[in-house]
Amino acid sequence: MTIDAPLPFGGADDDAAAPTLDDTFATARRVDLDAHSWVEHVPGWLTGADAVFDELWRSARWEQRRRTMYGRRVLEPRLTAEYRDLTQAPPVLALVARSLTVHYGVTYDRLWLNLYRHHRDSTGWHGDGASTRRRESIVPGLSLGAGRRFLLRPVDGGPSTTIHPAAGDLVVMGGRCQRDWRHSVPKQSTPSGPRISVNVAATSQFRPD
Ligand SMILES: O=C(O)CCC(=O)C(=O)O
Ligand SMILES: [Fe+2]
Repeated sequence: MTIDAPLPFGGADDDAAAPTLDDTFATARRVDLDAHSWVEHVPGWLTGADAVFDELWRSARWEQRRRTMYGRRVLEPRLTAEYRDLTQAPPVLALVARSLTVHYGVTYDRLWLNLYRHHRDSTGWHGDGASTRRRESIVPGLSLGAGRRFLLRPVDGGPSTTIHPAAGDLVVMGGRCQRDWRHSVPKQSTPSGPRISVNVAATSQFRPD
């Protein structure tokens, strides 16, 4: 799908510096959600995030997916692009996956992108049960573009934990987060520009243990 809108960050001819990743994860802050689950926020992990946003905005094959809700087919409130094979992805995404693989000890070999076109696009409460069937998993997501709220709450309800990932930040969910917790990126009332999330996945975590 071609997105018929001007590039939000200036376009390919920008003099923006080449993107770099912090392989040391020096800014990582881990929060234990409970005895078995954690979330880590790594602010400023990727520098040059706007150039990466522009590249993905232009080059990814964005799809409008549908899902069935209460017996009706509805459009998902975001666009998605998937790379099941990282050799087909823009090289910067392969670098992202490699750095995460080395740091977290999980072989990340595929990913999907979400494009939140504006503040009314969202992802509802869910666990990544389709991409992680293990009891414990490590699920990283990289934010590009506008800042949005990222929420986590226990599967049986209870107060939510809020993270504010900005462009270039990582949010990594670990332990039993995909089973015992739910996460979401809610719609917001204040207008915002577009955001892309790079959701990095591992075939090894797809298989149940
Ligand atoms: O946009 C995000 O940061 C999270 C997206 C997400 O949770 C998903 O696609 O499963
Ligand atoms: Fe998710």
